[in-house]
Amino acid sequence: MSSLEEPLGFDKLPSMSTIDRIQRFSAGACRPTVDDMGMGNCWIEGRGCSTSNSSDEDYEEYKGEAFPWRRHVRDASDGEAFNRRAKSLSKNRMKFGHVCKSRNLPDQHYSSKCTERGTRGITNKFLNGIPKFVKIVEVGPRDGLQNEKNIVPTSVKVELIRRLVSSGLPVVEATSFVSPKWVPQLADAKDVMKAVCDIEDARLPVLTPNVKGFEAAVAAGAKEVAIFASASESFSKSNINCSIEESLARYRAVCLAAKEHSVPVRGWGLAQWIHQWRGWVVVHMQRELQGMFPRKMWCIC
Ligand SMILES: CC(C)(COP(=O)([O-])OP(=O)([O-])OC[C@H]1O[C@@H](n2cnc3c(N)ncnc32)[C@H](O)[C@@H]1OP(=O)([O-])[O-])[C@@H](O)C(=O)NCCC(=O)NCCSC(=O)C[C@@](C)(O)CC(=O)[O-]
Repeated sequence: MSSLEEPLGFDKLPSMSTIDRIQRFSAGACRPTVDDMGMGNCWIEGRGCSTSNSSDEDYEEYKGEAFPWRRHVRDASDGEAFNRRAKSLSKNRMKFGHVCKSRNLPDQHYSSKCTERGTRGITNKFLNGIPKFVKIVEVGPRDGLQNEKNIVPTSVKVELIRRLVSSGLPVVEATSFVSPKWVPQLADAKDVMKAVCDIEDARLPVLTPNVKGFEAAVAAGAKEVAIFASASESFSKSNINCSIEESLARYRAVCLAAKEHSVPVRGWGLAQWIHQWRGWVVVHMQRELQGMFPRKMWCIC
């Protein structure tokens, strides 16, 4: 999400017809087809999903849903689609082999280990580590706009969310139900949510730091929420005005309320990378968050 130092107006956004013309931004183009399930997107997924401890669980969660691109993912494990994927993978193996052979020139010595068997082994090892599913959450309308110097008009936020969804993004974090005194840029959360809650083909989670925020979000039509706990006492205090333990107690209450309303919860673990040295805090927080919703995803950042 690029920074919007100037107030955002419709004239500054590309028109829908421009977006339509650029096919690679269209929903169909962005969503993976079965053919794309070969090495193409493996390069992205192959980095592993260690920051999200439950990509497979999340995949299970999504399998039952009706978004077209998810159906592609699910179908890829079935009959013909599986064969196509296998073919695509073997094509890529061949490409690997070709690269290795071309390097194996008499006067070049760095490819002695690059036998076909070795290449297959490396390829298999690489492919085995690939998660079945990676969830991408677009957070621009919330994370991007909460930092804007100027307050973006509600109608522009709504249009931004609609266009992000129509570009093919399946999950767009729409806004935050936080204190308007703390984040005045998102004081219109209720209006934004009311205007976008009818959008189909996408999930629109919102941040809820406490039960008050959760209740306001659900009343405005939110069908999914996110909580955000910090591994750093100072960051927790400056972000949500409470200690780590207090934040976990609040989130337990949010999760209980969410369970009652059958509302899915996603958890953010904040400042964990920079606080890895305080390993016990991170482990404690991760356990606590996991205990709140063991089959839901939570992310580390
Ligand atoms: C958490 C609070 C609310 C505690 O704020 P507080 O002041 O400690 O709360 P309080 O319970 O003492 O209440 C104070 C006032 O806030 C109101 N209030 C209380 N709760 C709510 C609510 N949910 N919605 C609306 N109003 C609320 C409450 O009604 C009261 O109003 P008053 O009586 O004074 O008129 C506050 O600290 C807050 O809103 N913080 C903002 C947190 C935030 O949005 N941070 C940014 C998101 S995290 C992030 O960006 C990182 C992330 C996720 O993007 C990952 C990354 O990129 O790294």
